[in-house]
Amino acid sequence: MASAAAPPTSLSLAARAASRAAAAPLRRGGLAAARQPARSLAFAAGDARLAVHVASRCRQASSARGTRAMATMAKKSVGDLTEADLKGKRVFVRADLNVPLDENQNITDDTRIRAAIPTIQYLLGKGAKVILSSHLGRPKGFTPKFSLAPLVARLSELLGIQVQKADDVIGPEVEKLVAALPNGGVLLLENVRFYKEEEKNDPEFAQKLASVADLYVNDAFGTAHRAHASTEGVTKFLKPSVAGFLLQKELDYLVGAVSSPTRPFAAIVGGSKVSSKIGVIESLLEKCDILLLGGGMIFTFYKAQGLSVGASLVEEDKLDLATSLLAKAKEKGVSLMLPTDVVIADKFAPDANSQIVPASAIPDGWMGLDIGPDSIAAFNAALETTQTVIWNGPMGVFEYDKFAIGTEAVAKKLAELSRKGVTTIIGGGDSVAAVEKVGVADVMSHISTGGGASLELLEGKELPGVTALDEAATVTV
Ligand SMILES: Nc1ncnc2c1ncn2[C@@H]1O[C@H](COP(=O)(O)OP(=O)(O)O)[C@@H](O)[C@H]1O
Ligand SMILES: O=C(OP(=O)(O)O)[C@H](O)COP(=O)(O)O
Repeated sequence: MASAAAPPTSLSLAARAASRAAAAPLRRGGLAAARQPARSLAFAAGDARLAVHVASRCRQASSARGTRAMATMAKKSVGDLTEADLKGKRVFVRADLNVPLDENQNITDDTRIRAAIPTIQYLLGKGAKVILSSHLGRPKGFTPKFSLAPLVARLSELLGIQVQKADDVIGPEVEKLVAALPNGGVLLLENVRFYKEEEKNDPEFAQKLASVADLYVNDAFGTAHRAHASTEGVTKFLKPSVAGFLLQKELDYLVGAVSSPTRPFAAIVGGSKVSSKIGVIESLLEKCDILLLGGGMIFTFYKAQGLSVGASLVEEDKLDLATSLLAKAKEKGVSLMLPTDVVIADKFAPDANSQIVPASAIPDGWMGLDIGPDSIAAFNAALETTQTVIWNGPMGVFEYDKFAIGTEAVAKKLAELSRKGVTTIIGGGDSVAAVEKVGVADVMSHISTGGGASLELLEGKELPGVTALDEAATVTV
């Protein structure tokens, strides 16, 4: 296993010039989306893990109002709001109900709907009127294909009440429906992105959205990295503006557990390209003890070390960056491990011929599509020593069964560690799909509902949808 702290033997191998055509990277929305495994994350209306989290949040709110167990949770929470604050109040709830639909408008993965339920249920239980808002896809204007109508039945089923649906987002029809909404009722607004003003964060539009409500709850973690009218602009017009339970849980794990981890803390970063993970790797190098790298990005590291990578995916313009990341890991005393063996293929296809070779012996014309068995064993041994693990990005082209072994091995190892009490965090995107594929999603400590948002958080960026919310300690309702 290569380690920045203890350089690998492969480093001493003679450099061989290799400038081969890179394997075409698979993009999310490409093969991954086409094969989209049904996501069924650990959240459910009656999900024990989230229920416990919500209950503990409510206890914290009532017993230590304004003081957070986790320093990162400096935002006021929906759990801080009591029945006196909520009864009869109109609450604008921004959720991320951006779920995949098939060609017949059937929901193929209801994870995000289920994840939004605890906050809505809490508000309904306190006698509030919930005005529920979300986007779906990236529509250009009013487009029936992107209507939120297909979500009404599932929402109603999970909440155990008939959810009302508006055909608009703002305007007289919405005002009328809100006026008729009983305490404990839910009105689902139409896709907020039907108005271009949403993504422009237009203040007038935000004010119109806010005009039908008394207070605001943001539970849309997957959209919290967007400064849009319904995630950021609306907070200027509604007080209090507080975080929902899902948003809190995401922050607790992706910021709290990562910033103050129980050590040893390992980060596993994979995925297609180093360029899309630079920020994450740099940020995690500041915090972790062990960094395991896999996926397409490893070939850029190999090449930077003078190894021949055949036809593997390489970013020629990131060779210096790879070298500097290795140096930074060494400087920080982080044990950076690169796979020592890889599964190579003669073409980028599910039925390609394959073989296992040392990372230093990739023949011309062959491309690395997965990590090998020695690497899996070494990664497992390193992970065995940890108390906190965060994972972002697959170890190989896991969409093809033949090259899914490394990714599945990581998923299985993290499941085993979770059962032993290790905190395991899956940071969104394709790693979530991999965990789902292996069927171990429900044992992980946390699986993020936001791909882009979780990446930005792990990079250390602020999310506008979170920043805009009221501070916990300073605001009184
Ligand atoms: N060795 C490899 N060569 C080419 N593509 C790879 C390789 N390993 C993984 N990938 C691809 O990387 C993609 C995921 O990359 P990325 O989008 O960066 O991860 P994530 O979605 O987890 O953030 C997957 O589609 C996977 O097939
Ligand atoms: O699906 C989403 O993001 P993700 O694909 O990064 O997890 C969110 O709903 C945000 O959608 P957007 O990227 O169109 O703003």
